[in-house]
Amino acid sequence: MARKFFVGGNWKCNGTGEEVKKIVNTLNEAQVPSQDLVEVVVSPPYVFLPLVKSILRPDFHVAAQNCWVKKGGAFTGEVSAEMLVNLDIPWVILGHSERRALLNETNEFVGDKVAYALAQGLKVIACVGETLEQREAGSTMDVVAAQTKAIADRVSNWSNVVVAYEPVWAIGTGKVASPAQAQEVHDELRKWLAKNVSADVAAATRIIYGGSVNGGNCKELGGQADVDGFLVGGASLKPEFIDIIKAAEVKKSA
Ligand SMILES: O=C[C@H](O)COP(=O)(O)O
Repeated sequence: MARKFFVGGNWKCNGTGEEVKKIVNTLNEAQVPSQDLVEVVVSPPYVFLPLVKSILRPDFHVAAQNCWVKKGGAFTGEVSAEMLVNLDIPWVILGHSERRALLNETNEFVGDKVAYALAQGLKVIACVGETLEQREAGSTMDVVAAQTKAIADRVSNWSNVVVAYEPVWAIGTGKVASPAQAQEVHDELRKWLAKNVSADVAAATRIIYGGSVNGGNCKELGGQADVDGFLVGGASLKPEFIDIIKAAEVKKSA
């Protein structure tokens, strides 16, 4: 079964109401490959989720950038998975490196969140990736495997999981992983899934790349055998996000 190309736009903590409407208008007017070829998901900050959902074209979907690890209650400042389900938000990004680093989210905490969100019926973009220090120490695969294992230990059904490989050194730095570097880790990750989860899960799970993806580098990255799409930060706020969505076309000729 072919894996459908997936392009996510993570808007992070950016935008005013007016800017958000402008981005959505640009997306709504764009000519992009059909839903059969590419799945597009944009992830605005929480406060704009209902607005974006109400005005976004129906063939694109929305994701939250995080959710709480269990049922809601006395957790000031948090948003629960149940609330996202209640608002009909289908996707959530979990384990982004900015949250791991700045908010001390551990592998186990991220694994718990992924399991809880899936159990509530959300689809999850689960992020993994090494720091520059870890890459230089030669421990990229150990780090990424440990992050993935914490998810695999808690999740049995992978059909609603997309794994985003996002090397921390490439995020927001303009230093993109080379297509060969991305392919190497994606290939290793898929082998890890085959060995530790199942061959079927390894074959079917989309592994997308994130880290300084832009309109200029997306085709070559997307052309790699195990790169099934992207999680885009900075460029998802710009019209070039459309070009990144169109990179799905490279899989047609592959
Ligand atoms: O979630 C997206 C990643 O953090 C990539 O961000 P970036 O495209 O700005 O490097």
